[in-house]
Amino acid sequence: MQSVKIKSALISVYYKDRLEPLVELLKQHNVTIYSTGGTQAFLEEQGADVVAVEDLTAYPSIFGGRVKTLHPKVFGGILHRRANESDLSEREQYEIPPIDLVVVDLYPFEETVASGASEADVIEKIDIGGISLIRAAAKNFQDVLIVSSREQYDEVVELLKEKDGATELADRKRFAAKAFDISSNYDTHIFNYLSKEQDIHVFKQSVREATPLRYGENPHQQATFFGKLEDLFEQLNGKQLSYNNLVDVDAAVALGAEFEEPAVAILKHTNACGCATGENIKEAYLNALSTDPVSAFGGVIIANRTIDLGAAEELNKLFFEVLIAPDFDADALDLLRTKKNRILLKQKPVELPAKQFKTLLNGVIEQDKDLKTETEADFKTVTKREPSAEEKKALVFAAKVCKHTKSNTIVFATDKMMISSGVGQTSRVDALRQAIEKAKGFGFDLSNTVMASDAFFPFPDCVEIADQAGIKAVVQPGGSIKDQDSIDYCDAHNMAMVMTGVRHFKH
Ligand SMILES: NC(=O)c1ncn([C@@H]2O[C@H](COP(=O)(O)O)[C@@H](O)[C@H]2O)c1NC=O
Repeated sequence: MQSVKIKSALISVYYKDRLEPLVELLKQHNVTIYSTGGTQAFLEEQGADVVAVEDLTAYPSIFGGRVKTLHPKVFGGILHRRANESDLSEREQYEIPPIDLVVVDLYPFEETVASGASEADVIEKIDIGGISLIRAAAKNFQDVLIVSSREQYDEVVELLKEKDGATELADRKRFAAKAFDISSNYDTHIFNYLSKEQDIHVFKQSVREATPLRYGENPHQQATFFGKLEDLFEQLNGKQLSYNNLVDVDAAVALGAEFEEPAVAILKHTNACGCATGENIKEAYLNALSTDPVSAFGGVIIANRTIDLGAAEELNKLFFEVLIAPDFDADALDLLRTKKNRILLKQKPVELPAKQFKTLLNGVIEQDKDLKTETEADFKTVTKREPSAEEKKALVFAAKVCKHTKSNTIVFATDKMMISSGVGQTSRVDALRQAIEKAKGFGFDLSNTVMASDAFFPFPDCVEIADQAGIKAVVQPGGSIKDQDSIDYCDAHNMAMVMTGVRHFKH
């Protein structure tokens, strides 16, 4: 049947809000409304005539509502095929009234989990009858319209108004597809909840919020962001975040989270090209910028304190893509907003997932995020010379930036700022040479600078080259069979070296 005039509807909703216009319309079209207890009470308050589902089934709601609509009179009314003679005669035989429209709002499972409720409370929020109603009505979209979430009410009201209380097959099929989106998303959340800490290895994600991006990594690639960015950021200014912006923002948020004291990091293509702490954000920014003011052009910047006017005046001199901060003073915001494309994100204090995954080949790989950050307590001095107190602070700083830089990497830093880095090189020696060249290029004296390496030195060449460049202290994981060669070189040249035992590859 193409066009179906709605004569009867079953409404069973957890949250009762937003229903009024739909119910008003059904009333105008003299639609018979069946409903479950709480929904019935609400609809009657709205002045609707409602038939209780209990009266239809001649059965009460039992087990505290665990069973209320699960009955052949309800499911027969939804599922019988209107164009099938046998179904129609059975329907008559068992006195099953047809149901043309089903409106459900499921028990809020996800919300209940997020609230930290007990397992018993969470289990009670697994909707059984509602999800069954959704699946049944969606399956029979030839004859029935399924409204499976509150977000769809307005659209349905418009459709019914347009068609004078009738529905069209194409619309019913579209709503059926949406219904299975809702039901599969619901089940994914239940699965993810119940399978935690269980030995069941399947990869399931259901993210329903999709933002089409202008393009992907390059203009000829299409891209979509799946997720709810507004949970993490309030965008205060600027154009839509691009694919590359999102990738850099992700890296910036991870690096920014490493620092307690006022800190600023400037990133390009996910690597820091500047990172510094300071008495305040202005000082931290100016130090971060001084590392490599050339690369900072068009970068993504993160600060871990409110942007005040002093910081904004400096930031305003730079062309940057994105600035992330926990807050912005009003006068700072006014100034930064003078460039309309500049993206300003107010970061909300939200905990991010502890797992990460990406597609590769014909599958997905998932891993724990690298959440290990070395402190001085993790340092094991392997050389005769112990690093000085100031060197130790610098080694901690260098190790933090190193952990967030693409492998192979070498990072030079003081206790307050990154001096330079070699990033994403195929050999550690190349990374080191790049770091030395960059530092020299921007006029830095490496004699007060320490070095961090994301992985062990397979040969003593790195400490030798670093020594010749003026480096006096080194942090690295250790673990090479030739560690002793590097240690011997350091001992012979008054260098201090600490090992952490933790490698920080980043691909
Ligand atoms: N058990 C059942 O047969 C059943 N049928 C519908 N529901 C749900 O009950 C809720 C509405 O209940 P009430 O109208 O009583 O407030 C809806 O969220 C609906 O999805 C049920 N509850 C859970 O499974």
